[in-house]
Amino acid sequence: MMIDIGLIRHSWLLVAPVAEKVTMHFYGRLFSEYPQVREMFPPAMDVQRDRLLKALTQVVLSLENGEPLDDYLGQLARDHRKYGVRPEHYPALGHCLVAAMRANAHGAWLPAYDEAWMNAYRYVAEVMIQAAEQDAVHAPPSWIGTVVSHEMRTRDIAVINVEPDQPYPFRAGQYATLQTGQWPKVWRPYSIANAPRHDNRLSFHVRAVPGGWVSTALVRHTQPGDIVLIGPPRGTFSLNDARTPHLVFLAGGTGLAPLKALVEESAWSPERPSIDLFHGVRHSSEAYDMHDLRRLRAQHKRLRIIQAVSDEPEHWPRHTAVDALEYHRVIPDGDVYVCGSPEMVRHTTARLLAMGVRGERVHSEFSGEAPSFVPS
Ligand SMILES: NC(=O)C1=CN([C@@H]2O[C@H](COP(=O)(O)OP(=O)(O)OC[C@H]3O[C@@H](n4cnc5c(N)ncnc54)[C@H](O)[C@@H]3O)[C@@H](O)[C@H]2O)C=CC1
Repeated sequence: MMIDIGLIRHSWLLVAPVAEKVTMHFYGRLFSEYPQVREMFPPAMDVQRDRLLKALTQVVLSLENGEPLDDYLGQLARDHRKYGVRPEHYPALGHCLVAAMRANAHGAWLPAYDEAWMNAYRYVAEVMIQAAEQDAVHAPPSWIGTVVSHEMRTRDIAVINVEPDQPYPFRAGQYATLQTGQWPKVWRPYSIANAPRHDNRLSFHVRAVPGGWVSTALVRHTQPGDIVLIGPPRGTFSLNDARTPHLVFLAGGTGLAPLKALVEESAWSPERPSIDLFHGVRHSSEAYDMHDLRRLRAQHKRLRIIQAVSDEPEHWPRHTAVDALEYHRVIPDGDVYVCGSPEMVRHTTARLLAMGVRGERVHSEFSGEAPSFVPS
């Protein structure tokens, strides 16, 4: 397969500034020319549009940077099985995508770009179709999950345990998309808050946000016995294979979820590294998982858990997770894993780098492909 990366890059620069328009145009064209695919998508398309944009950006960046594109496409393909995407849909998508870019390039689109994109797209489609077919041999498009427990830990945060109907193989640190009965076809990503377990159960930490469809349904209108659909595991946030003997985890709010899974995995690993987990919350009442974390601590003597409270005037010292790291004079001399809001991750990473931690030692879920975890 010949992909002219130079032409892809040039043409992408033309449309990247108007990428949102491109996606609007893409879906408009897709639904008018191929109305039969409309029913695969949710009624409100805003999150979906954002997702296409991220996927597309990731593909272009991977082509440019020579990153492992096939792994990413494989995950994307497995995830798209839950929407009912079939091989015959791919040509329609490719045709509409190129047409949408051409229409938004203000007359600067060259015929050669069409060919470069169709070549690249054919490759993408081939890899995705093959990955979906292979996956279909041993995995369902989505899993039926029964809610086995639902605990309100604060006014807005629930910890929900779900049992999938079939084995659900995943790696600690990955996320799953969930769909509730209240909002058909609306999928939202949630990090799995545990390492793989013998009982196959998955734990999710969900904060209900005002106006958030799925988060509100999960937190306020879900109870044991309810069914949720679970998409396949995704994401590459996992422990570095070359483990260091000391690991630091810095969590902000419900960003604790994937870090807890990684802490569990490393605490049970034969190397038994020493672990410092800092959980930053705005108010002490939001330290929603302290009880479970203490239980984990009781089993692993080399695990230290420190809670940091940032926004409570009467709390002393008032600080974020990374402030607490400095305050307790913990030297981040191994791998450091950070998870929270994008601002928290940016700020924390900058502070770690300023402390002299090498960039390759700081791990977070930020890459072009990471979905938005902002609750919705
Ligand atoms: N896999 C992932 O990437 C996941 C990401 N998240 C994200 O984590 C966030 C959790 O939100 P909430 O529970 O509402 O927590 P939150 O926004 O209330 O913040 C919790 C902690 O982060 C600190 N913080 C907030 N902004 C900061 C900044 N700019 N610099 C430094 N520290 C900052 C706060 O001081 C507090 O200690 C959400 O944005 C969610 O999308 C949650 C789960 C998984």
